[in-house]
Amino acid sequence: MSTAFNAEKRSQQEKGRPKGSASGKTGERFVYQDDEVIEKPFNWSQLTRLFSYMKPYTKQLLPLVILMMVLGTVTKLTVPYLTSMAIDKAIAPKDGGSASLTLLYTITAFVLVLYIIQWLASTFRIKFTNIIGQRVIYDLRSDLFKHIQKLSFNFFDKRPAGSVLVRVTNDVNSLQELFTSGVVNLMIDCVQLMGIVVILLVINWKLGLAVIMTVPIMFFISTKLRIRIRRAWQDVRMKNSRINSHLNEAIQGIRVTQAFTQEQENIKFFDKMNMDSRKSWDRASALNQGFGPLIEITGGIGTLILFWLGAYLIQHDQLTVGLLVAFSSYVGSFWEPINRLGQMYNQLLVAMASSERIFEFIDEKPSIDDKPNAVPMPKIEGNIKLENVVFEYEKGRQALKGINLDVKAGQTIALVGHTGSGKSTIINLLSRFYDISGGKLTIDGLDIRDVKLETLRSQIGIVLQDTFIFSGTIRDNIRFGRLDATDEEIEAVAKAVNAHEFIEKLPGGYDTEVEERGNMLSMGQRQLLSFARALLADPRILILDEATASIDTETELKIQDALKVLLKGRTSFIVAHRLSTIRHADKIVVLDHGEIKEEGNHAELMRQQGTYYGLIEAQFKFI
Ligand SMILES: Nc1ncnc2c1ncn2[C@@H]1O[C@H](COP(=O)(O)OP(=O)(O)OP(=O)(O)O)[C@@H](O)[C@H]1O
Repeated sequence: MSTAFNAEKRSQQEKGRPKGSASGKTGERFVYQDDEVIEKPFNWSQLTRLFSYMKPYTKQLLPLVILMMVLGTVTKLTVPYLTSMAIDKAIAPKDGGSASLTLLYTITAFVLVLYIIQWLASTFRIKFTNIIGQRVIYDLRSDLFKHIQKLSFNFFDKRPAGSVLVRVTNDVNSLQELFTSGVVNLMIDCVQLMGIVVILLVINWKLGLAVIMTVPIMFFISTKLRIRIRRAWQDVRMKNSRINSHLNEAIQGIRVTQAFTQEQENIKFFDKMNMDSRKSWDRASALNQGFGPLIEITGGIGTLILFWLGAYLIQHDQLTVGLLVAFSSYVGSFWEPINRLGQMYNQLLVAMASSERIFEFIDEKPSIDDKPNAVPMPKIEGNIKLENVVFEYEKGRQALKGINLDVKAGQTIALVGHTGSGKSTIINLLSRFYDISGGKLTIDGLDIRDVKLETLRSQIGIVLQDTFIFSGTIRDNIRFGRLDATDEEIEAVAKAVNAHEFIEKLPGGYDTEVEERGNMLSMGQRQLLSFARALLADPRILILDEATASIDTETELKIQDALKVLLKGRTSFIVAHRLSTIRHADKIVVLDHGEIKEEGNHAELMRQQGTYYGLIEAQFKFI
């Protein structure tokens, strides 16, 4: 499974205790570290940063949205006033005059026009806000993805792939609603609220004040409830992201699960997480439901005050019936935005949690990056020197303990040694996937930390045992080595590594679509493809990490010749457990627990009768 999973398992074995185990019991198979801190204060600067993503659209689209919003609000707020006019002037004139049907018709026509304007304004407003929302989400998602591409190996060592996935998908998606409707609704509600307050005070300030007074009381009561709601929703998000994280691992590891018949165990574990998520959702929504009725009760009290005081004012000739009807209509649409603002608050909290996690990734600096004064790596000749190189993946645990190695341009170096002796670590350092912890590593006399990373890596080719095949055609996969390669060049390299033969036999030849991760190809075929990919890239330094491990002896013999072509004229490193493949190396380096034990060519080391001799003997006996 993932390196992070292994790394976590390793560090627990050392510490001898489980960390953040899902059930808290020792011996549980799956171990998770929770992805987020539950209680965080409301962070305004983070919110500002989030909204800064809207900035590119503030010039063109936002003014249109605001125009539609103002138009919609003004028309909406005019209707109750016209109703009061209809009552007081057309239906039952206050001065005792006769009812005017003409005026009533005129007002009705006017109201109809207002409704049409309101409908048009809200249609266009929704259209424009959707455009803004989608663009913001697009920008955010691509920022995040671009950044993840640049992050260093040690970042991925620490995190399960699922948790990275959750941030690019779920967390970004959860911001979608905020940007498509939330922000604009917030503005509409605020404008509408202010408009209503002004109108109420203008119509009758005494009645207006009495109704508005209930608002602070309501906010005061609901504050405590809102804190609990906030915590509950954060809990829901955490539980959901745990499920997603596990799901990713469970699907990726399905073969191992089935091979070890662990399906039931997996289902039980998933069920527990699923249930946790359901319960936390129930809790959060129960609390949330309490919010609406609270507003309604306060609203009820407001209406009570309105009719009681309203009737009194009418009796004392300070208010007309029409204005009281208009007043009650305004008050009705007064609670609506307040209620929505409460929900908006929750939406904002969810967005805060998501954006916090997104920005945590975006702010993560790649630990391996160009120095400000980095120079481009000139064309590599291939003289590589390691002087007393020390390396630790984790503090205090040396994987390499002072390696000295002098490699001349064009040499083939074989790294051998027991599992965990540090072979892959040396290779990781050469490509600068990690930076050395001590000593010096130079290529052609240049410290690799002083050169531009891209110019270094583009001259190093790596073929791993676990070849990564991307979805696409066979041709696309070989072309990954050099994007501007012609079809002829692709076929030529495939022929050179003896991959052409099997590719020709595939149903679509070079245009055959390989399924995700190349599941339809055998391990050996995948490796041949990665050989072709490496040859196409024509790197100055070539690294083969257990690259021939899955190739049968017959194919191996076939590619030995191709390898000679592949290795010619470039410095190469071969990591191999199968010692027959490295017999012809210029130098064989035998590693043991992060140190060089022996060094020399095959004949020299055999004569020494040391560790290498022992390894050869052991393999010979095994055969
Ligand atoms: N990402 C990592 N995080 C922490 N420790 C690691 C990591 N990768 C390797 N190690 C540790 O570093 C040491 C050297 O590992 P390395 O992968 O270089 O061995 P290797 O000789 O290539 O082994 P193998 O033959 O099994 O591939 C081991 O003790 C291993 O546990």
